[in-house]
Amino acid sequence: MTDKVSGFFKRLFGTEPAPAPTHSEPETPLEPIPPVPETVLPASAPELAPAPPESLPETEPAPPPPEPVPSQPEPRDTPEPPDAPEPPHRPLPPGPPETTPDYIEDVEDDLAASPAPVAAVEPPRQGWLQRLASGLKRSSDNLSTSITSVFTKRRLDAATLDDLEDVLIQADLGLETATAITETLRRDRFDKDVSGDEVRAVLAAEVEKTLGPVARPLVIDAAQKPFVILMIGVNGSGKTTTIGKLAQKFSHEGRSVMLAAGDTFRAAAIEQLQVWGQRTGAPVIARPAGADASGLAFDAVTQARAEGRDVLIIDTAGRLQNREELMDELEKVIRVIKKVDPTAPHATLLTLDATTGQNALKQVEIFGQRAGVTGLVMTKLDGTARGGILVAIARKFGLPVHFIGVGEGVEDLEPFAARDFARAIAGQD
Ligand SMILES: Nc1nc2c(ncn2[C@@H]2O[C@H](COP(=O)(O)OP(=O)(O)OP(=O)(O)O)[C@@H](O)[C@H]2O)c(=O)[nH]1
Repeated sequence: MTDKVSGFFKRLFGTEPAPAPTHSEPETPLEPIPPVPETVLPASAPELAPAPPESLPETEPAPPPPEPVPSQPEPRDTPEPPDAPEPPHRPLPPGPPETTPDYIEDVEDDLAASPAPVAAVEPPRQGWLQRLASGLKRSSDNLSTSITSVFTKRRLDAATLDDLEDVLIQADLGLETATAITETLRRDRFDKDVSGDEVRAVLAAEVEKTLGPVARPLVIDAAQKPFVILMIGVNGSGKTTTIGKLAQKFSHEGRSVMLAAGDTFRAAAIEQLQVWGQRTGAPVIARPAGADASGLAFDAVTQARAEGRDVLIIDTAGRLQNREELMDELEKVIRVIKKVDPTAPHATLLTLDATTGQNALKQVEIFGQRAGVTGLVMTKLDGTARGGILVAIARKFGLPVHFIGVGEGVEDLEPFAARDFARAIAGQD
């Protein structure tokens, strides 16, 4: 597999992978409010040229921000919208003429002259498997090296099994999975010769068994128009990027998608979503930074419904799960969405940054309690040796894992497949 994936490995790891999120970075002061359109950016009128394949939005230079930032601006204490939509918003500063016919024509000319946007490229299935293997290489190498170092003697004895259990726990797989693997080996191979490959096969089988039940696709109920997806998670966990990738997928499936820039705390997050909207042809509902997130969500659902959109994906500001007031604000967003459609949000997806390791367990617990998480997306499996945490999460919570991300590119997110993941993390070809 090494030869097969080396090109992708280089592509994925050509730059330093994101360090583990151990820091808290203060929210940088907001830049002056950019001219954010209050309503919809026409799909045909991108403000910016399409980004090159696999590049990040220029506006988000990817400082690995993995660890949540506790010191973001406090949520504004705006009253919950009544049964009518949010009161009129303050007038926007004059925006760029992105909706004027001249501008559209200019952009269309530019687009015609430029290479096809990244969205047009559909990677072959094999490409994804290679990326998955490359992405999980740090996790699998870590496990493989540790397993090899434990199996210095060929015969399986109690001490070796204990050491193996420690290795598996340190790889974030969780106590139960570690115990299940060592028990299988004790039962089948005790006092017999055992190779590293055999151990890896047992590891892959156990991981697949654990992940199989949670590998469930995100089903878009066509009866819901729009099918509302709320993206939540701690700062920098990959919400906005995942929204862009999902918008791409849904658009390719022929669905009409609308995005809502509900991370109103950060001007850069709004711009980032707008860039994704332009890339994927999805209109973006946005307001200037500092606007009330729940009011924006209300308007977005109302507008998506009026336009008969198939899918509405709402971004939210990143928030630490232990910040009460921010979790209160998230609950408010959900309450307000329900005023327009009591059945919404139809999916509440928690993005988990794999590099956070054990802290991800706490995030699932608290976000689950406060926001009713319906499914998980694990991002940044390429930037960590701690991919095993997904196994521990699956075993503890049993929540559906819909997608995993192994890179920043639009094609680096795929539906979660237990067998592929298990084989990749166990280092099996
Ligand atoms: N390597 C890697 N990077 C990723 C992946 N998913 C997202 N990122 C990067 O992680 C960084 C943060 O992603 P965002 O989408 O901005 O995260 P967010 O949750 O919206 O962040 P906040 O708005 O601060 O809450 C960006 O630089 C992304 O490109 C992934 O699967 N792999």
